[in-house]
Amino acid sequence: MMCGITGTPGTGKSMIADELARRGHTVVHITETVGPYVTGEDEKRDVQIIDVDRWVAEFKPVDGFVEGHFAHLLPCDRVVVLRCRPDELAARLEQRKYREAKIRENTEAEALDSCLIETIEEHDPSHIFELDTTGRDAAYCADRIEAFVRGEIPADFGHIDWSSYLEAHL
Ligand SMILES: Nc1ncnc2c1ncn2[C@@H]1O[C@H](COP(=O)(O)OP(=O)(O)O)[C@@H](O)[C@H]1O
Repeated sequence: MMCGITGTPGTGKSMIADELARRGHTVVHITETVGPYVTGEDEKRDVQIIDVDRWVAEFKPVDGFVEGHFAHLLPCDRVVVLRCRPDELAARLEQRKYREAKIRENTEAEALDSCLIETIEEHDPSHIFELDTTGRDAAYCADRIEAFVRGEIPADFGHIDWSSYLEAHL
């Protein structure tokens, strides 16, 4: 079973994946696999340009978790979409010393449900689990993800609404 863990930067993907690895699961961090697929740099947005289609085509499936903000593009058996309330997300990204424009881009993407929408376009609804990490620690999140993958809690998404954040900030 391959489970993707996706979400806007700062939603806690790598922290939660590290907790799952500590619990003995196989975990692949996408950032460690994209090296050969980098085709350039978008200097304006301060991001690498990656040949995602070729990366997807050549990715060897794993029995475990794949963590990264385009994990949902892989043929995963399950996908967990991590969420975080935009004001807390901004605080997390500020701590990480992200530039103002990048914080804004990411908080807006989170408020617009971008990762969830992309996930819904690619996957069966019964395979998608949305998890709000706001105010939650990695152990709680890992417990929920393990329970979902074991089939103990059902697929669940579409109940998170950050639109008031957009109304207040745009
Ligand atoms: N549930 C959480 N509660 C508080 N801070 C968190 C939480 N998850 C992540 N963080 C903090 O937010 C930052 C980004 O976390 P990280 O796991 O690297 O996110 P991602 O991999 O999704 O970009 C880190 O500084 C981390 O300590």
